[in-house]
Amino acid sequence: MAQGDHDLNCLNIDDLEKLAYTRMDKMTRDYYNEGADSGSTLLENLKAYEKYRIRPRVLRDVSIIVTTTTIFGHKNAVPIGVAPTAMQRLAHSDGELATARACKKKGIAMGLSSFATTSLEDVAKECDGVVPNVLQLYLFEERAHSKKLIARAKKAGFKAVFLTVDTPYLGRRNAEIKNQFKLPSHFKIENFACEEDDEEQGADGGNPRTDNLPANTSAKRKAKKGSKAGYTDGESRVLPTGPITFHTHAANPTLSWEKDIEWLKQECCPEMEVWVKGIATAEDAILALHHQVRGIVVSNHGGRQLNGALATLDALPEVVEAIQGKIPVHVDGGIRHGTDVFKALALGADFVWVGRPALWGLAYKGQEGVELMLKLLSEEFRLCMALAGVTKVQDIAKEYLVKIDKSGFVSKL
Ligand SMILES: Cc1cc2nc3c(=O)[nH]c(=O)nc-3n(C[C@H](O)[C@H](O)[C@H](O)COP(=O)(O)O)c2cc1C
Ligand SMILES: CCCCC(=O)C(=O)O
Repeated sequence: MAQGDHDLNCLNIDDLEKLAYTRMDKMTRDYYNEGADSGSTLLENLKAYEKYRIRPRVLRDVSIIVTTTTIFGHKNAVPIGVAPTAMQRLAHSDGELATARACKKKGIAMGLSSFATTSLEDVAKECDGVVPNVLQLYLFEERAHSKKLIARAKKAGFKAVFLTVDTPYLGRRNAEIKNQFKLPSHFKIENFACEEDDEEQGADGGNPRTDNLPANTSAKRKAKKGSKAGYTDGESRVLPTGPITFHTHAANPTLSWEKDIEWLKQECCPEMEVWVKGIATAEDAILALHHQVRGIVVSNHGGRQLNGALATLDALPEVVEAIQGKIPVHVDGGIRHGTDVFKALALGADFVWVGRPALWGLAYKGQEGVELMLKLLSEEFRLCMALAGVTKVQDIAKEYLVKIDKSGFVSKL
């Protein structure tokens, strides 16, 4: 029920989360919403934002607020993008296409998961070069699949590859295991569907997440004669074969800066920038600079990988300090309010990405729901800038924040 420009049922992301809850089946809801283990990092990603307060400046003529920023040579309506999340057709039958349409309409960059239920070509066609597309890459141990995917992304006009680096193994997500999470057979991991002519398409999700632990990962992978990896780690590793599923192929414990980043840059450049997604320390930020990636995303995978890891907002300052403005620093995890975007930017991020809120928008109303999510966050961000006395995104800086500790003590940054 809309009143004026508002959907009165959904006035913020908390409303959206609740509305989405009832529209998803339990298996999907748990897969989307849960974090690894106890979920404490998932929670801390959210709570980290409460540790900061805004210092508003007044009498500054805020009649004109410019929220735009530039990303991959495109103007983005706000410094917010839709993070890559897998299997969006679980939320709505239009899945990633609905997300792409919403992003295009709202002028927002879109990240596409390697494990999307829509092909990268279809998503690129939908965005039509109006907004930049980013391919999130799980670089498989068997590089042939990844090589083909990269070539296709180049051809389709993707601007960047975000290599996910926080998944040497999959985090332990207990609800997913309990529910025996599986992608229903009428959906496909479309980016790899054409690669599987000789093999049964692996929908999933295919098996429960019991093969997910370092100790038995190799053992559970189907061995194929002659397909031994050309490197050893003390055990006889075999490449994952058979249907491409995220349980079998996404995690790659062999990835390393030296071996893989250089290879990836050669495959992608110059058409696509190579970024790393999943950096959480100054040390790795410095290595990212050393290996000349074009940007980094401070991320802990929405609390789905290493539980007990630092909240991304808490990791951000050390990364920003290490990078010294040499390459862009983006952040994701726990962003649910326009004020969160402002705080992340004030702590030095150039841009933020939101994951689950887009899935909730999809579950609520498909494309319209994602548009609503982007509208809510954008309006909140604009209002926050105005009330804080800032008229341009580039002017958001740490002088607009203070940190408040548990006893209420306020300290300047
Ligand atoms: C259901 C779901 C699926 C995800 N799939 C991927 C993925 O395929 N690749 C990836 O790099 N990150 C993936 N992520 C992580 C997001 O890109 C992002 O880092 C995270 O969602 C940000 O946290 P937020 O959900 O609190 O905004 C996924 C997250 C969720 C919730
Ligand atoms: C790593 C598996 C692919 C999907 C994903 O990244 C997630 O569920 O978090």
